[in-house]
Amino acid sequence: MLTNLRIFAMNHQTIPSAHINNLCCYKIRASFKRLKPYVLLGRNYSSLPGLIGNDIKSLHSVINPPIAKIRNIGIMAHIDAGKTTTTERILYYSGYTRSLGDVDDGDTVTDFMAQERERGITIQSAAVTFDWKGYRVNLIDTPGHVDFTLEVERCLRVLDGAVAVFDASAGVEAQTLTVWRQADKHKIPRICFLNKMDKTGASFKYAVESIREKLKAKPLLLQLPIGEAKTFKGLVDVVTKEKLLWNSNSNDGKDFERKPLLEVSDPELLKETIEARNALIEQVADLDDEFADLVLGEFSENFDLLPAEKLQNAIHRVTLAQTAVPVLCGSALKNKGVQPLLDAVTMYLPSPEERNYEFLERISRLLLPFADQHIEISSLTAGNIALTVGLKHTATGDTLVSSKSSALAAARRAEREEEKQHRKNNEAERLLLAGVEIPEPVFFCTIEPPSVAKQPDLEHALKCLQREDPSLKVRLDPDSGQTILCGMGELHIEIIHDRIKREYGLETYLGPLQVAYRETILNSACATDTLDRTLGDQRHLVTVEVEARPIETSSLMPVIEYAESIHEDLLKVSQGAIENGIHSACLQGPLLGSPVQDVAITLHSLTVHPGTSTTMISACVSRCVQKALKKADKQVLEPLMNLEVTVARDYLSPVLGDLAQRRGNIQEIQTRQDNKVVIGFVPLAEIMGYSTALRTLTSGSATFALELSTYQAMNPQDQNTLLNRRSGLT
Ligand SMILES: Nc1nc2c(ncn2[C@@H]2O[C@H](COP(=O)(O)OP(=O)(O)OP(=O)(O)O)[C@@H](O)[C@H]2O)c(=O)[nH]1
Repeated sequence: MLTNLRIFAMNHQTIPSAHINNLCCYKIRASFKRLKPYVLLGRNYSSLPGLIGNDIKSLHSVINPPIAKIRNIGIMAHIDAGKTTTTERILYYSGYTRSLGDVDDGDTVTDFMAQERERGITIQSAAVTFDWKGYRVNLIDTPGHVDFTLEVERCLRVLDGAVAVFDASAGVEAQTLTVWRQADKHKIPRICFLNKMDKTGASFKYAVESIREKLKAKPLLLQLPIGEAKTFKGLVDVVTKEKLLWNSNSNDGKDFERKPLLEVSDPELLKETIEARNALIEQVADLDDEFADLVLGEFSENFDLLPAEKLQNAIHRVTLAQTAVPVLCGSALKNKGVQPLLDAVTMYLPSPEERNYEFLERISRLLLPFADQHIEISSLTAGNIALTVGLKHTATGDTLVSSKSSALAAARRAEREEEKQHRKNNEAERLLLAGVEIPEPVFFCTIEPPSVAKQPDLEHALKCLQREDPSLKVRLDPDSGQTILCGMGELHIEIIHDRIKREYGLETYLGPLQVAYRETILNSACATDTLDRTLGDQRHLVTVEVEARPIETSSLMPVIEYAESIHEDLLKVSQGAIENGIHSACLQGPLLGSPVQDVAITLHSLTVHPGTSTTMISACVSRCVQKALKKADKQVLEPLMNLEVTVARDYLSPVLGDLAQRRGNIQEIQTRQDNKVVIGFVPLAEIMGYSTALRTLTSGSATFALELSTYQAMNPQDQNTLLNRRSGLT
């Protein structure tokens, strides 16, 4: 099975795109053509799926495995739970790498970006393809850091299943909740893997409880650990009543034995396993009618006689219906429990045909991903994930379809179905993949190229990066003409800066990082304005009267209303221009030039001289709305973050003291093993550079997670300080 790709690569041959016929980019059916895969030089891969030696076992099975044998899965978790380490083990055991990569040594396959290797974190999702016991698995390793949440979401929406990895000593953590909610939104069946069972403080029971309580999920305990923390040495398979022990002399975990539990040798463990199995059977029977009939009929007297296969089939159905989640455990770092996890992926997560997708798309080149390396292929069947190149106008969040007419037909159907929502018909969801919800950036800073001549290069780099990562926003400051970079966090902006340098060869300069504030008004105010300008021999004359008032919506989009006196015919021709004017005025509030939220704008009167252009109407409306906003009492809103700090007991006091100085509001302090978990809110402006401060306060022993909660009104004193600082008074 092992082959050296370097040899294989010398024989490669690419297929001219003219030969490629009927290609598809996602969930497609197409004709098969013979070709040799194109492989960039392999680093430490021993073989690509289905290849033996320099030859190809069966091209058809390499590229087009039967759809029932495909699993498209993602790995998701809180930062540092061990996704990348688990993925490395998966690649090694499935035979596609020859050595075990290590996050701490910076030589993993899926964290291939330089920044990922240097920092030991996942930033970009990486796709890899491998085979496991006759199944083709397309796996995506997603980032755990909150700044890259969008990256997780854009992966989840094209996956059929996911493995949620937990640190068994921490259970459900802040970002686990976020990714779990995202998976709920995209209706992704899941398996939980309680990793780090070898770590001090690891607790199977605690982690399972946290899944039940915090994720409100029903855990199905398919395994029990044998030992915990330092004593962790193996697992019990509850379904088959077998114990799995890893050979302590084996340093790669390949060598383990699976033995039935026997009364003579393991009486206690067998008793515990039978109890767990009976509980599992009852739990599954409660969720699956077909299984309930079987259990209550044939096997009601003795669950022990129930064949493992029947139970496995029922667990598969329950997982697919997302009424419960299978829970497994292990230690990726100590090479224990990963092979059974792979078995569970093939056994319990769905194949693409068990989920509903149905689109075709013609494209020019198709590539099978293997982290940062690709094989060019001519076609692939429904249910696979592939890469394509050259779609210039396509960005994250788009659904590709076979033709304009089918896109229009799908959109029309989706619209009709949306209207019928009360009938709970989910046809529209089947047709179009749900769009990615792009979170609003909370930080921004200026970015400058090394010289004016390099401005177009910077614009090009930012355009490309934005298409990849829609959570990155770029805009021009209308006053200074500077380019502004808006991102999800300090790390996000830092990584973008670094990528521009490494990938586009541009050394750029960032201005100080600033918080993205918003503004609102506290009372109503009216304003009138007239614009009278003659351009050439055309006179443009508009008079407008508007009222701005506060409303409770938490929305950046102003509500627009029209007084009855505004003539319908006038609205017909100028409504677009009026609304443009209102929106552009609300983008720059009077206090800080930040977007204005929670306002309604009423147009009380509008008179337009014949021949006046719509641009002039927009300009006049915009100016008038800004006047009204300026007259009202104004309020700055600041981003408030949910903060979760996990800290050793001894360091709790300094952490709390520091948070008090940062205007933190502590909601709860939980106990998690030997640690304390501080949960609360803190204004974003106060938490810049927190990772360094926390490291110093706790000798590097604490971790924290941050997530935008809401925008809250600043108190008058803090607001004054901010406004004075901005206007250079302090
Ligand atoms: N004790 C122990 N440590 C582990 C285990 N798995 C991973 N680690 C360590 O935990 C740290 C994080 O591991 P990663 O695999 O990078 O975690 P990740 O979830 O991919 O991290 P991000 O992608 O950055 O969110 C590294 O120092 C690993 O060596 C495990 O099973 N036991």
